[in-house]
Amino acid sequence: MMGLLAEIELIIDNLHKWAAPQHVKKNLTTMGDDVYINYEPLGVVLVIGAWNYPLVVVLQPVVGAIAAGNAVVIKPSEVAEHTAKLLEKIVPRYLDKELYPVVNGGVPETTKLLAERFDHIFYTGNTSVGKIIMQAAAKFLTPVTLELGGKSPCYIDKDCDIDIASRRITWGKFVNCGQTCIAPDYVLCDKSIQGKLIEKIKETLKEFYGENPKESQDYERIINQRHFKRVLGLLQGEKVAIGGEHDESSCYIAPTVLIDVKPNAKVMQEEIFGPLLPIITVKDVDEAIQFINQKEKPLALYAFANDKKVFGYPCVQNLGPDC
Ligand SMILES: NC(=O)c1ccc[n+]([C@@H]2O[C@H](COP(=O)([O-])OP(=O)(O)OC[C@H]3O[C@@H](n4cnc5c(N)ncnc54)[C@H](O)[C@@H]3O)[C@@H](O)[C@H]2O)c1
Ligand SMILES: CCCCCCCCCC=O
Repeated sequence: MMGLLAEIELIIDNLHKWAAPQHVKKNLTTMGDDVYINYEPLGVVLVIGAWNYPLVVVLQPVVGAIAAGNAVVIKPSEVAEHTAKLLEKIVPRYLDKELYPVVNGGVPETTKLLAERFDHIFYTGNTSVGKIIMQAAAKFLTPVTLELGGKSPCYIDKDCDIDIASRRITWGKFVNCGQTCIAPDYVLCDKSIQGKLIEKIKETLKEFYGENPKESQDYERIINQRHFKRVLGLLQGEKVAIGGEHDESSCYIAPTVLIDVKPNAKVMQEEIFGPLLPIITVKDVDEAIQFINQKEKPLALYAFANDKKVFGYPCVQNLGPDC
């Protein structure tokens, strides 16, 4: 919610500048003209949200679309069913329901919406459905914004502050039970620091969630049985260094660290989106980068090192603000 409120404040403070006509330098062909860029609303925007931060990922794009003068059809994720119902109930209390309708439902309802013509589609969710959205939009040449997932690596150099690295990774990986788009998906590190890293992660987990994370008020659950089974499937056959306990009835999977993971293991083929942290050993940063580059482009990349050279690699530099 803090991020959402900050976004609203940012827009309120800056909209007059962003929406103002922008001066354009004249050239030979426009010498005799008034030349400027004038911003106009697109029209009707469809916002399709995901379930993992179900208010923020739905409302943040809605805020932007409203600020830009558009009407918005709001489609929350059916997977976070209580939030979806809440949005359907409260949005019409504050916004015109003709201009900002909330449409609830699952795949059939979203498919029906996608058969309509929109002026922009903003989708947050997994990459496979992202392709369906893009195909549907292409029919009308509707522009899209796709906020997708990815397998975000975390490189830990042997010359770095392992206490800091472990603490930050433990927070980023296990907050919301690993169901965060930019969570570190897996760790690449030198074999010589693996033992210390595991010890430090263990200590930090105890500090964050106590002796038994299942009893901690701060440790979440997997969203539903389907995702529970999917995440558990990724754990099968892997060597567990920390955690591994689970309970299907409450969709609980303990914070889990895996070692000796083979690069071609199932857990390395898809975004984990759950509380499993595989550690893969590499001999140096070059091998780590080669490993990362063989895969699809991740959403974020985390690097912990004292050696500034590590941050000079283009693949580390080019990933943007989440690095
Ligand atoms: N980049 C970001 O900002 C960001 C933020 C949050 C989540 N994510 C990513 O989202 C993913 C998790 O969300 P999810 O995909 O499980 O959410 P989800 O299952 O809620 O699906 C997202 C939306 O797509 C719709 N949908 C699902 N299947 C569909 C289909 N066949 N046709 C049309 N619409 C369909 C759903 O109704 C829902 O509104 C992860 O990959 C995560 O990384 C990205
Ligand atoms: C608990 C703090 C996590 C902040 C991240 C919120 C937005 C994440 C969107 C992707 O999942």
